[in-house]
Parts: sequence; structure tokens; C-alpha cells
Amino acid sequence: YGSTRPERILAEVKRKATRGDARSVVDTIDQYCRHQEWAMNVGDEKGTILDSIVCEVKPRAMLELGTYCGYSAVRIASLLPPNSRLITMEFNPVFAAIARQVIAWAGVEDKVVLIEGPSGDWIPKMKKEFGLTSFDLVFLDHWKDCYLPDTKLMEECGLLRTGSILVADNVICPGAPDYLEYVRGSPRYESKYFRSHLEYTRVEDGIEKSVFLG
Ligand SMILES: CCCNc1ncnc2c1ncn2[C@@H]1O[C@H](/C=C/CNC(=O)c2cc(-c3ccc(F)cc3)cc(O)c2O)[C@@H](O)[C@H]1O
Ligand SMILES: [Mg+2]
Repeated sequence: YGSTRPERILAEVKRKATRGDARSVVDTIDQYCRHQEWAMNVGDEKGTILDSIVCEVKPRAMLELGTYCGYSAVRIASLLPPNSRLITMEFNPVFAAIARQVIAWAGVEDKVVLIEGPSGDWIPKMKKEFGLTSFDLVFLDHWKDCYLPDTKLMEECGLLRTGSILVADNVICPGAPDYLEYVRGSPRYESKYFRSHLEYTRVEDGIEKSVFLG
């Protein structure tokens, strides 16, 4: 019977990565997706840009939209200061189940809360459910046509404060043109483009970092 790509990625992590070593899980997935089969992880090149922003911001409360196999959740969690939390949302139960195991194998489950469900349903509930005031940092890596509506929803739900930072993957490939136009055109954001490449390829892609000004 045919396994799914996320199942094959999890199998590779269990075969090759050292249990409890987040870095080895990240490197194992990068090796596999570069040399065996491509997958839509943020990857090593753009991942380094994401790492530098996480280290600069040192978020107490961070949100990720689109967990997929948990690659970026593990990458981010390994950099979080003590008693900081990454909340990551994934609405595909198959992907969520794989991601939970990847996160556990990496030994970062005490820093990551994986919510199974669509962002549109959960964003309005975040404050109450998690006793949150706002997010210091948000990583957008889910459906590209949902970046803008979800950003507006986070604004409306008061989940962004002056200085909150949005980091969006794939603003060139596959692209999120309406989102880019919004954050670059709005006086409420200070936006910056970090040029890079689509994970594991030479195709141009990039990450947009946008500071919410309130
Ligand atoms: C209700 C829809 C919006 N809300 C949502 N709430 C929670 N999880 C959501 C989600 N949308 C999507 N997801 C999940 O995020 C993930 C989706 C990510 C979409 N990403 C891409 O399409 C993507 C695609 C590429 C890509 C680039 C070039 C190419 F030729 C082919 C693919 C590269 C990337 O880095 C990407 O991130 C899945 O796990 C999905 O189940
Ligand atoms: Mg992506």
C-alpha cells in the first residue's frame, strides 16, 4: 500500500534523526527533501532567515499557521527561550498526527501546542482558550490565499499589538500578492522582503517580515 509523503518523512526522521535532538530532525528532513523527494517545508535557506528573526524577537507567545509535517515548528521551538510557547495550527488530521510525532521525536513537545482545526475558527478563540493578550511573532505558511484574510482576522481579534511581527513564507513562489500589497501598502505595517529561494531549489522565493505599528 502506498504511504503518504508526510508518512515517509516521519519514517526517515525515526530512522535517521537522534531522538531528543531537534537539530538532527531538521537536518534529516532537509537531507531527505533535498535528495529523495521534495516537500513544502520552509527549508534550510529560508529557515536560516526565520531563525534569525526568532532569535532577534525572542517571542514569549508565537503562532504558526500551517504545521504540515512540523519541520518549522521544531526549528522554531528549538530556539525559543524557556517558558515561551509556539501555538501551531493544522487543519488536516493526517498531517497533524504526523507533526505531533515529529515534534515529539525532536523533544520539543513542551514548547509546542498543536491545534487541529482551521485558522478561521480558532483565531477568534485564541485569547480565551489560551489566556493570551497578543502574539509577539506570527509565521504564516498555510494556504497562500488565506494569509490576508487571517491577518485581518488577527487584527480584528486584537491578537496583534504595536511591535508584533508577521513573517510570511512564499511571498514570491507560489506567491501571496494580495497579502504583499496589503502589508507593503498599509500605514499600519513596516514591511521588509528577504530574498531567498524556494526550498531545496534555485527558484526565487522570499520571506516578508512585517511589523504591526498599531
Ligand atoms: C481553512 C484554510 C486556512 N486555514 C488553515 N488552518 C490550518 N491549517 C491550514 C490552513 N490552510 C492550510 N493549512 C495547512 O497548512 C499546510 C498548507 C500549506 C500550503 N503551502 C503551500 O502551498 C506551499 C507551496 C509551495 C510550492 C512552491 C512551488 C511549487 F511548485 C509547489 C509548491 C511551497 C511552500 O513553501 C508552501 O508553503 C497544510 O498542512 C494544510 O493542511
Ligand atoms: Mg511555505
